Amino acid sequence: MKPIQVGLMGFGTVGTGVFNVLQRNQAEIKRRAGRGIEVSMVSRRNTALAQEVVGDRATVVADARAIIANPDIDIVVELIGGYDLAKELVLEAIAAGKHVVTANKALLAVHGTEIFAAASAKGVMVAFEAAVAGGIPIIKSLREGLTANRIQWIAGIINGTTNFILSEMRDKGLDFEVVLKEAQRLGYAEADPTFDIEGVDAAHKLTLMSAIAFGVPVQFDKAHIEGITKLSSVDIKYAEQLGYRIKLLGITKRTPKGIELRVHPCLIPAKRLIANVEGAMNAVVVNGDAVGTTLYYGKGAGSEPTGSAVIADLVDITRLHTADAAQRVPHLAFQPDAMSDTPVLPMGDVVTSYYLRLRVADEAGVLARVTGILAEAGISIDAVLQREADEVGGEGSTQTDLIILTHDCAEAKMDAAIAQMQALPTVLQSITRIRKEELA
Ligand SMILES: NC(=O)C1=CN([C@@H]2O[C@H](COP(=O)(O)OP(=O)(O)OC[C@H]3O[C@@H](n4cnc5c(N)ncnc54)[C@H](O)[C@@H]3O)[C@@H](O)[C@H]2O)C=CC1
Ligand SMILES: N[C@@H](CC=O)C(=O)O
Ligand code: NA
Repeated sequence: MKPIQVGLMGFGTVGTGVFNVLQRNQAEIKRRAGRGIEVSMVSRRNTALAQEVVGDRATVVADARAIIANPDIDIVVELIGGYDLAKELVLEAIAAGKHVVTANKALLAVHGTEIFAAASAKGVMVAFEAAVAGGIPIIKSLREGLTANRIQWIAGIINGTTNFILSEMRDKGLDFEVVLKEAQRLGYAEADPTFDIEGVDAAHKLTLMSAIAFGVPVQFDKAHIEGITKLSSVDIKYAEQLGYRIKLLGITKRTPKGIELRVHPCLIPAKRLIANVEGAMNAVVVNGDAVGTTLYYGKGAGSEPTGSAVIADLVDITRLHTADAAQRVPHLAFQPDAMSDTPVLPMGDVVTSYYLRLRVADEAGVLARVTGILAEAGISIDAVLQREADEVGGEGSTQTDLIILTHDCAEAKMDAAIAQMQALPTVLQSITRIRKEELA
């Protein structure tokens, strides 16, 4: 049988990974797919650079639409990124009856509802394993491997760039900006790296996992998002002393009132496996009612790891494209007419525990006033640590740090208590609040 024909729109980090792995492993992949998979067209604005990689093995074009217009192309792979052009191209490819593979989580987290509906109406597949946690087969696991379960919660390190930054800062004492540049050089960071460091990229991925886990529409606009730019090395150090690691986590959880959808730095007990995920590695913990807790670990970014996920989708489509569309795995795991309207919880209703750090005047009564406010708010304290003033501000310092770990309380209650503590004249700087998860 003639190999299935693939066109790559975008030929940068991921595109070249897809091309190279397909070339290297083509015989093995064919044995699995039952048919050869051939990249016959690639598009890149700088055609000369693409030509250097593909030689005479594929046609190089500058205009991605030439791929969609080619009747011989069966599967179009969108690896350009961004919202606007990518959306136009994906919708045009679907309208032309092509199956689509994309690594673009930003696109699907924001426009997924429209794109999946268009694909279903046309009877084509839109596959996106590479969009979440790169090479880790997490979409496949959630959508198929765990299909028996009522998923309870998911918590993941799903941005390699920020995990790399946090690891390098902690282990080598390197500066934030220096490590970010290195992450860019290694091809981990997004075209706009603020998406990485402000938690937006993680929220895109979390939105997709949440939809698949709970059978709800993609609702990126409802996600609570905080990145790592406000984290200080002093909090990383105190967390370690208390037996915790700080990680940027994406958390989505089923609660009786709604679904939590939140990305923020988090204290995790150092003994948990996920707390020891370092560098650009990703890890996702999924808790299902039947299976219990499962962990998925691997490279969430980079050329060939992400290429590996794109090729997995190409193989799936190669096997399934002749199947009756109704028999295929639904895009978001649940049948489109069986989606749930469970709301996303406002952050104020999320219940969790906290690490608080208050830079205070080193004088009598400060601790009592602070703990008094928490007690009045009904927030119970798990542990308090007070640093020696000398240790915090050098010899003769008149300032010190109070570190408080709390038990669970609603975020709105904590917001109000923080506002009251912040107003105390003895609280000298903006209070640091980092949420804490046991992930047991
Ligand atoms: N780099 C990584 O590790 C990962 C990237 N992704 C996603 O994969 C997608 C691609 O990312 P990268 O390969 O890293 O980006 P990249 O910037 O390395 O490559 C993008 C490519 O698209 C090309 N391009 C831009 N506009 C074009 C146009 N109008 N026509 C044709 N080509 C055009 C560029 O010339 C470039 O070759 C993005 O959506 C990204 O979020 C997903 C997982 C991991
Ligand atoms: N910028 C992303 C790339 C993969 O999705 C990351 O750092 O994880
Ligand atoms: Na993946």
